[in-house]
Amino acid sequence: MLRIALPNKGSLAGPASAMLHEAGYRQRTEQKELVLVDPANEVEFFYLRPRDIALYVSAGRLDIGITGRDLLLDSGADAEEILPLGFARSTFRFATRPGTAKGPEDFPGLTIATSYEGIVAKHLEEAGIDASVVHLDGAVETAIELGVAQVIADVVETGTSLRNAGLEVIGEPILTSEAVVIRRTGAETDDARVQRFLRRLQGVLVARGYVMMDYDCRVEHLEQAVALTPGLESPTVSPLHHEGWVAVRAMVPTKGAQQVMDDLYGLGARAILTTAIHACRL
Ligand SMILES: Nc1ncnc2c1ncn2[C@@H]1O[C@H](COP(=O)(O)OP(=O)(O)OP(=O)(O)O)[C@@H](O)[C@H]1O
Ligand SMILES: O=P(O)(O)OC[C@H]1O[C@H](OP(=O)(O)OP(=O)(O)O)[C@H](O)[C@@H]1O
Ligand SMILES: [Mg+2]
Repeated sequence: MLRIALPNKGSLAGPASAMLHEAGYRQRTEQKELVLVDPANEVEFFYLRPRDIALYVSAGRLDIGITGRDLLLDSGADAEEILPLGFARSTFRFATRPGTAKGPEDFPGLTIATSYEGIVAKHLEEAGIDASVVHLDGAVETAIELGVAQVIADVVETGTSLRNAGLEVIGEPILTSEAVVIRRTGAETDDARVQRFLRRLQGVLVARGYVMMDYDCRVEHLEQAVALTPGLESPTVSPLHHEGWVAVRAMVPTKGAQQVMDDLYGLGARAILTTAIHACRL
């Protein structure tokens, strides 16, 4: 059985479970379930704290796991990212009250509150900046108002939490994060069970990121139309009974698909349809 670590709580848990469900795996129906076996797919899922996942995987206790890139880096565990999953996207940034500091060069003598001490300490060391770091479990934005720190380093998605606390980001983003599949550094790359799992998730990513587009166009417009819809390899072109016309079928990125339809229409293409892709193996 392939043993897989999944986040049991927080921003990663729901989307990770939804993605696995979409990929055809059994998922828990009850938040309190900590282990779930999917015998049909020969997989065992362990629902763990997102912060602990890299540790279990690096120790070889579990084959692979889903966690955040920021949590993986913060842990310092001997594990590596093998597939980015496109959800729980965030940046990791410094923030302060306006006027406290322009950037990390102003940090010496200040205290930085964070839940990601590993990332912050490494970043400061690499930049040669001497500042104190205080660890907090969460709700880091409030640390400044309560006088525990003058700077915070935290996950920023929409920026709402910072705005609500009267803080603004300073300096460049320390890193950008998203959910990722990880394995022990240097683990065997040709494990067929892992490859199958990754192919399934890649299938979900493609199904989420692309639509299938069909349209009819005049033969003389085909090259221009195909330039708009090149597909992943090459579009399928079939003759129509109506002479001088062909039917074209190609995968198109979901983002921008409406614009492509407008452009095809402008070229004279007609009967332009998009349909959802539910699953895929490329
Ligand atoms: N608002 C957010 N938007 C996107 N990703 C986020 C957000 N908050 C946290 N994350 C991501 O979730 C992961 C952290 O998971 P974790 O469960 O520890 O924190 P959380 O989602 O903040 O939940 P908790 O309520 O337990 O603090 C990190 O990879 C982080 O980048
Ligand atoms: O930029 P935003 O869209 O506001 O999102 C970022 C916030 O979301 C997370 O907090 P969470 O709600 O998980 O609380 P926590 O600080 O206790 O982890 C993160 O720690 C930030 O505080
Ligand atoms: Mg949080």
